[in-house]
Amino acid sequence: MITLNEIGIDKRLHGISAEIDRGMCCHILGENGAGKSTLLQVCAGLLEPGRGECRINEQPVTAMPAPRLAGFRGFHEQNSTAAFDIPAHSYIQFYAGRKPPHDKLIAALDIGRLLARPVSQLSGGEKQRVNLVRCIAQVWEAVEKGQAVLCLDEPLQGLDVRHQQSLLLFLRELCQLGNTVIMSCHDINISARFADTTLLLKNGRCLASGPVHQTFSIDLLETCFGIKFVITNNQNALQIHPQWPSA
Ligand SMILES: Nc1ncnc2c1ncn2[C@@H]1O[C@H](COP(=O)(O)OP(=O)(O)OP(=O)(O)O)[C@@H](O)[C@H]1O
Repeated sequence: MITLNEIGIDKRLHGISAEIDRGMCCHILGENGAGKSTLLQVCAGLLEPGRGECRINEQPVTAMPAPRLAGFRGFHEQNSTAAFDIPAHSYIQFYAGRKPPHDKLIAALDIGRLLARPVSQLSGGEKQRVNLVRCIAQVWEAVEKGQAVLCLDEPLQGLDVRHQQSLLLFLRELCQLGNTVIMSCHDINISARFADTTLLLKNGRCLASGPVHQTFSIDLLETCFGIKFVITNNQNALQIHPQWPSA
């Protein structure tokens, strides 16, 4: 379980508290600058909060020795760029150790035909998929035991709809094994379908947290994003329609 207890960082986060159970997929939503990336860095143990504490399985994440953390916590950074111009397979192995990434991981992110190509020559979505493999491969042993925590900052960014689907279904599979996923997301309808639990952030504060049926109300979404929404419920699947101002 991940426990966030009154997390505060200067002007960026204010008193964020939440609990994310093992095996959950938690989506963090909010407008640009709301604090999603900052909170993910705190969860990953990469940023020490000025106030409060993040614990993973009761242990303060910033007190964990780096090698231990690196063995079970994966962090996917938004817009990460490769520091070296090497083939994708070498790039992944540089971070993930000697073993090549598992076939299942290669298939889920569909990077088989990218492995021999220099990372500098990959398209934006291809780079994103290689970086996701790099992140998950690093903690693969923990993933197979259902003990990994994956902190993913906008993992869907740049992915076409087919690759979005395969990633989301793969992450669901990983959660069913017991792994925990915390990810930021800008697509409310994807979160409505794939999030077990959500955190709505506004100006660094937690507006609401919990399962979608609690947090995706018109009032909360309108406060969170500052526009109007209509929500329909089709056979228990929420569909959220942002409303456009009339011309
Ligand atoms: N290193 C930093 N030092 C100080 N302020 C920062 C730093 N990084 C980000 N910020 C500020 O903190 C706030 C939260 O940024 P953050 O990147 O967490 O937002 P976000 O919700 O992930 O936004 P987006 O949807 O645009 O990715 C923003 O106002 C940002 O300008």
